Amino acid sequence: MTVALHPSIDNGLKQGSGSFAGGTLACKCKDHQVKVGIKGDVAHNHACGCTKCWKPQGATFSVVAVVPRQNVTVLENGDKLQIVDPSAVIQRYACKACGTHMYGRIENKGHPFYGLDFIHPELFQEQGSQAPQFAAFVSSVIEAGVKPEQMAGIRSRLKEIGLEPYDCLSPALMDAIATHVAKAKAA
Ligand SMILES: N[C@@H](CCC(=O)N[C@@H](CS)C(=O)NCC(=O)O)C(=O)O
Ligand SMILES: [Zn+2]
Ligand SMILES: [Zn+2]
Repeated sequence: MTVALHPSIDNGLKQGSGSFAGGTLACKCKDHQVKVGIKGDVAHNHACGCTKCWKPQGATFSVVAVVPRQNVTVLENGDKLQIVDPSAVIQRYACKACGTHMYGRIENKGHPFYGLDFIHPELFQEQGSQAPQFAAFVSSVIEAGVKPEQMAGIRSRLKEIGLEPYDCLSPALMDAIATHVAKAKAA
């Protein structure tokens, strides 16, 4: 049996159209859904194995991407949103009724990713947004209950579908973070 990673990638990656103009994210409530409008395509889409990112029922990984924060607008039922953990770096706004995380925002202006919001592209009502590019925080799935002996199978399945597994972020993003830190130190 193949390892279940996440329903949107378990049958292979669906490539983005390359011209996704944006769309609407909807929570999983049957009525009075929280809806969030996103302008333009997402960037740095990836699978995340950390315990803080929202996953649909049964998934081992989250699928999460970023968009500029000015491209994110709560359209409907925003009164159902609450911050999951106000002390976290990423303040994740979740639907109080169904638990779906609608967007995550960084308020620390000194953070390397300040200005970018984190969203889950599977919640788009429209098709065509950027496909996942890599897998991050892969070892962290152990913290959520995966057995260490399952990790070889998980990493090889990620590679099989085209997602290089990393135990933090991708080298490109880690370099971007370090560059930001180096510049902040030099200033
Ligand atoms: N091993 C930890 C890693 C958590 C972590 O550092 N997550 C990353 C990727 S989403 C992060 O940037 N977290 C900031 C935050 O959650 O606010 C876990 O699984 O809980
Ligand atoms: Zn909901
Ligand atoms: Zn995460």
